Amino acid sequence: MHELSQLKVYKFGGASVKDAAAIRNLGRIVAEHGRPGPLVVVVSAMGKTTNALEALLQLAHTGQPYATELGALSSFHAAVATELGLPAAELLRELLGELESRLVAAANVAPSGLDQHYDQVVSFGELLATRIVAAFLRARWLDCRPLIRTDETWREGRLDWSATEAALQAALPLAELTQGPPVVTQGFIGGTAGGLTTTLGREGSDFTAAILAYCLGAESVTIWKDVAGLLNADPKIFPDTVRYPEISYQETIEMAYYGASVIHPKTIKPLAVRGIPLLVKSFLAPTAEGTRIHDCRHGLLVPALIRKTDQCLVSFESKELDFISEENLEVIFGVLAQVRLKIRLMQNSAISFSVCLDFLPDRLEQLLARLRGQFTIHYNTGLELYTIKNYDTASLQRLTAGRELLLEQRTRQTFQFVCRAG
Ligand SMILES: Nc1ncnc2c1ncn2[C@@H]1O[C@H](COP(=O)(O)OP(=O)(O)O)[C@@H](O)[C@H]1O
Ligand SMILES: N[C@@H](CC(=O)OP(=O)(O)O)C(=O)O
Repeated sequence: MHELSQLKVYKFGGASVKDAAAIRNLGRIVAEHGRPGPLVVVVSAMGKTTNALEALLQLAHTGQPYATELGALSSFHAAVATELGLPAAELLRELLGELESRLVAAANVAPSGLDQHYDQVVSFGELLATRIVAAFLRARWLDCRPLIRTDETWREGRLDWSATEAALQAALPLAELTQGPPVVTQGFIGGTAGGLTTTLGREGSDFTAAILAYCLGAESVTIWKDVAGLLNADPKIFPDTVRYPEISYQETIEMAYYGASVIHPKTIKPLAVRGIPLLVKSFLAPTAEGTRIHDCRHGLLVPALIRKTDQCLVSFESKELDFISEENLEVIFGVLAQVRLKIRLMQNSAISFSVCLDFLPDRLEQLLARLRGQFTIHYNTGLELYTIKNYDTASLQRLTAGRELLLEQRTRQTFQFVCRAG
């Protein structure tokens, strides 16, 4: 490993590169806060480009016309590049051509190969965005795919930490980082040993920043967001939020796990392992304090309120009133893992076992198909999962008032319940 260095890793997500003005603002932040000194800048796809690419792939795969949507995506990127004074055609032609070829090929992809093809297509959001940002900053554009090495778990590549660490250290020696221009690279994407592109899971660019910091021994990671820092709730859902000036890795990892979408859940562990602080700062007020996530002790925190939408509650009943046994649970857990459904909450009773899951219709259908023979299965969709971390009476009353709780669970620190959306 590099000695802990002066290296900073900055991560800019979709909102902070959503248009030319946003990229100019990014340029000011890099100049005024990131330099001088070695700097790696991780960039996500611009605005909602990843969603647009998902929709394009769906159209192409199902044989529907997509020229209008592809044209919109291309001209959006070209217009931003031009507005920034960059030679748009020269900068983007090759990538846009590759994207088009991938979309043409999508029509012939078998359903079983779709997840693999998804990664080959959806990764273009980050490739295009970094081309523009790197050119604007006059930085070194780095293709991270040969360096961020994963297995072939498409759409959620699992990292090969030792291969990634070796590759990153070889590609980015500290002396070069110190003397050279900043490096701009893609969040969210990686590559297999065989040279195919993978993605790390939606919203995975924060994780990329943590991977780079861990492997290169950075002094800090800063994720630049459209909020003042890590708040006790999503301000888009709850109007009266408060900011945590500092908070421990452990509290943050739990908030992210329960669904606080401001930080990808995988981000914290690599940073905690190497004691690298994570700063959450506002790109709208870059000099403001933000939140420092590090190894710290603090008193009781303001309760954190977290909502996860699009949940479903699935209950498995043994046939003929048998008790739910450990053998039954082994089967259920096994199939959940195979179809890659994550349990958000679970509860057992004599003859029934219930799990709250993200509602992913294709995966749920696979789950039902594999377990229907053995269990009677009921499920409800259109649900929400609420978590109150460090709850008190007031926060508990506030969130549960007027709601029918379909499932609830409480530990000393955490209260969770499932209810209907709305
Ligand atoms: N606890 C929280 N604190 C701050 N923001 C939160 C929290 N929970 C959810 N959010 C949401 O996270 C958003 C920022 O994260 P995200 O949209 O992933 O940014 P980006 O894609 O630009 O990296 C905020 O606009 C806010 O709505
Ligand atoms: N662009 C990817 C990865 C990502 O992390 O984006 P953002 O940083 O904007 O959340 C996505 O939308 O999933």
